[in-house]
Amino acid sequence: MGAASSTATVIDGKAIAGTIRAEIKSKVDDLKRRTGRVPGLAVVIVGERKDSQTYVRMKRKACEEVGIASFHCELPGTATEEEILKTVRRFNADANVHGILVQLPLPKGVNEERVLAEISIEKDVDGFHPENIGKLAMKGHEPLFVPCTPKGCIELLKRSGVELSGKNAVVVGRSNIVGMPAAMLLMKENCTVTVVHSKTKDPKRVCREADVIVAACGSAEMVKKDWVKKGAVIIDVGTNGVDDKTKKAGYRLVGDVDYAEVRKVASAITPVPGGVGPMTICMLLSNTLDSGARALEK
Ligand SMILES: Nc1nc(=O)c2c([nH]1)NC[C@@H]1CN(c3ccc(C(=O)N[C@@H](CCC(=O)O)C(=O)O)cc3)C=[N+]21
Repeated sequence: MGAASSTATVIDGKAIAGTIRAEIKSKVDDLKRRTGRVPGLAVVIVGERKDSQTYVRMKRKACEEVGIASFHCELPGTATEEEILKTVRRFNADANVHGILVQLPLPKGVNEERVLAEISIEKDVDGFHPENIGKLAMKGHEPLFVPCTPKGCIELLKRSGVELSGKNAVVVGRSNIVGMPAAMLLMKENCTVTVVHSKTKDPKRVCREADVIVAACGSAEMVKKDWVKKGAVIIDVGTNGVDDKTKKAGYRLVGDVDYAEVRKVASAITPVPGGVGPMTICMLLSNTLDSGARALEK
């Protein structure tokens, strides 16, 4: 048995998401009492990807739990870009819909950027519209919506009492959906931010300088114990399925961090599952509530 003091605090994303969900539910109830209406989220899913269907089911269930109305449009994998755009325009014009989420990835051949740019910026609860992304990157500007996964990472850090101002933060990964916006948000929290990516010369050396690491590279258990400074805080965004015959599903989820080893040196760490994942859905509800309140309280 190792000394108890050398094991990281586990940041319980599932529990924190539960607390935030209860806060959202009471705000939805309140909005309903005052306006007679509730926020609405439209989810567009194209094709039959199993993982996408699972995520969409979880999002619908979460909406139901907090009293947000959910609308659903399921298009076949053969749908054309024009059909997807039409669906987006229909939801843009629907006064009962305050948030629109187009589940990614879209089938090959569909121009994802064009579809995302079609979403009304007032309903862009994913925060993927180029205008919202642009504002996220500009000092002195605030986007209408911040992307859910990076927003969930910051919320986890804040609710765990992690001081961010002046800290060295390293983001591993530079995707549009997570890495890049996470870096922007950490900068807004006055962190000194470094982004590590596939062409970084010595990722281990860079990560070892970090007070906070956000791992979002999409590579199972890439961040090892010797990449982590003693006492660092670790946010693991990865959800990688790895074969495991002992599991009923035939696989288990692991993060982008070697959890079992890294927890021995970190001061705090998020698990996978039960860390960032539940927060992503929670932030989607939060963005939808904000959007609904903005529209209904006019
Ligand atoms: N337009 C769009 N917006 C998204 O936000 C979006 C997307 N497309 N495409 C796919 C990714 C992935 N994503 C996750 C959401 C919840 C969990 C989550 O709750 N995971 C659970 C485990 C779930 C399980 O057991 O499979 C957990 O980590 O505890 C994970 C991943 C949202 N995404």
